[in-house]
Amino acid sequence: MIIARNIALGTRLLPLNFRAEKGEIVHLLGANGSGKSTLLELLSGLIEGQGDIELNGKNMRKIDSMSLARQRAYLNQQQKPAFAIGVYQYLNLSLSAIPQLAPSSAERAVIEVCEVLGVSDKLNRSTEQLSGGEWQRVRLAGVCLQIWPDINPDGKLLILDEPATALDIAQQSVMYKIVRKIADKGIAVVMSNHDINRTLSDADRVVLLKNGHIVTQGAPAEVMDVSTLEDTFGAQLRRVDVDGQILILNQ
Ligand SMILES: Nc1ncnc2c1ncn2[C@@H]1O[C@H](COP(=O)(O)OP(=O)(O)OP(=O)(O)O)[C@@H](O)[C@H]1O
Repeated sequence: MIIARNIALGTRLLPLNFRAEKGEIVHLLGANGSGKSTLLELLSGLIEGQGDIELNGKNMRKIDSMSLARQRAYLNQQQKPAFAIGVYQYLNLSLSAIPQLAPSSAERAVIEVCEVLGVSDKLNRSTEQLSGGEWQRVRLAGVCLQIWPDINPDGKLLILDEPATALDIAQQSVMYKIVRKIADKGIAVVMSNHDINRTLSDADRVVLLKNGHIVTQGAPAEVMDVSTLEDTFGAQLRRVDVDGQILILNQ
């Protein structure tokens, strides 16, 4: 689905290889400044570094911006709304790259995604009248809709930079649910995360980053041992078993 070979960006990200498959959820985990956002931005095609990225078999440099917008959606770190616009109109902007989209199909998808994310009652609000967590959920709805397979057959990849930001504990669960739902529809999801335990329970694969390079990667249960995590984060951690569920806690 997406294959990156020898991608790098100055000292922010040292040369590395990365891939994510159809329907796979990949979490990027690492300390502040380890290169997660840089890797995600490179994968989005919005910045260019060294190396090559193939999206669905095609060199990303050769994909025009409209086609890129149909194939991948990218949620960057929390931003305040740049301008006031109705939530419904904002979500419709997310659909603007999809050709020949029947209004009834668009409306069905907007309703479905907004219901899952619990923002259906915000559709008539202005983006300026939302709390931080509500705005984050509207932004999430926007990127999901952009590549929602029911209305966009070209959708391939969802890139999320710290999507849990500003979400309360219940809304974080909702976010992880929609990520799994969209992956089950065949979309590759690559997301940065700071919740080690959610990565243990929710990621198909984890990539641990430190100082711009990959420490290790693989199935979370296999590669996220305490000593590797302690080295990655420079923190003292311990592993506990709560009713059969493994949790990593800070000392
Ligand atoms: N625009 C920029 N110009 C130059 N250096 C940058 C820029 N943005 C980030 N950096 C540096 O690149 C490195 C990687 O930053 P990046 O934002 O990718 O880390 P991160 O893992 O996403 O961190 P966080 O968890 O804090 O979001 C850091 O050393 C950071 O200081």
